[in-house]
Amino acid sequence: MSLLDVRQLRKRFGGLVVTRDVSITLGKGDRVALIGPNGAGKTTFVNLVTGHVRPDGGTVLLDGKDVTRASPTARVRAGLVRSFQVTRLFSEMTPEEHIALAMLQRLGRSRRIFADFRSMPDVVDEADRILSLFNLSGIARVPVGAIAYGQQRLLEVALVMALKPKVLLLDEPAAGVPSADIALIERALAQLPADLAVLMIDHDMDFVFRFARKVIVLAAGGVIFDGTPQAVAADARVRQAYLGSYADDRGTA
Ligand SMILES: Nc1ncnc2c1ncn2[C@@H]1O[C@H](COP(=O)(O)OP(=O)(O)OP(=O)(O)O)[C@@H](O)[C@H]1O
Repeated sequence: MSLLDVRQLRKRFGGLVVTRDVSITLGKGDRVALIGPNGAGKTTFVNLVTGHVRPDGGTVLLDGKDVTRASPTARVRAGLVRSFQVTRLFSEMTPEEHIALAMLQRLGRSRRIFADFRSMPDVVDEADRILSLFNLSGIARVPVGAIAYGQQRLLEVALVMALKPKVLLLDEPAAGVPSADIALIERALAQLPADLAVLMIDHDMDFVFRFARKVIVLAAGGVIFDGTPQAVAADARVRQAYLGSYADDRGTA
């Protein structure tokens, strides 16, 4: 059974159809990229799946359970977690505090005991483990406002991992990251748990093609391609909608 099974999702904003009967499935260990030109409806699709926007039609099944009407928080508790395109960190808090707070929320412990998290060995151990997985141990206690942007983006992914997702939706994890730091993000993504299902949106095609084993292309709200990274650059419809110059530049014409 699929971990995430999205069927015939539909959304319009006024007269504009932004999501056109989109169906996708994600299974354990999948690494899928969702790409498409600006305005294709990628972020809206993610918002529909996570419950931040209400669909006009269609269903979202998580681990076989219908969550189409569930709140975003209920979906997170059920294992459907996303990262955001724009950084949502608190500049005065440290990476360690961010991770601990996310864990306490997951564990349903009161936020009032947050100040004492260092006396909770389970929280400290897991925070250490997650921070070291993302190579952030050295700056665990430095306020976020004082760390590099690439490290902030890494922390965003680390943070969603503290929520123990089954399905992870990554919205442009490399956006705004200097090219020298992209490798850091890639290394962290390569270390995500093998059975986690991951759907990633990104604009950097080389980055996407190295990560994904399957690519879905959206254009004008509908799926126009669903297949391997090797096949996508050769697909005529995709080239027309989106990749043209990229594919030509790479000599795959
Ligand atoms: N809340 C909204 N109200 C009205 N129109 C919206 C709303 N959200 C998105 N849109 C429109 O829906 C279309 C799809 O937007 P969306 O952000 O989902 O595309 P995208 O593929 O993620 O684009 P980008 O790559 O630029 O982030 C756009 O034309 C956008 O202007």
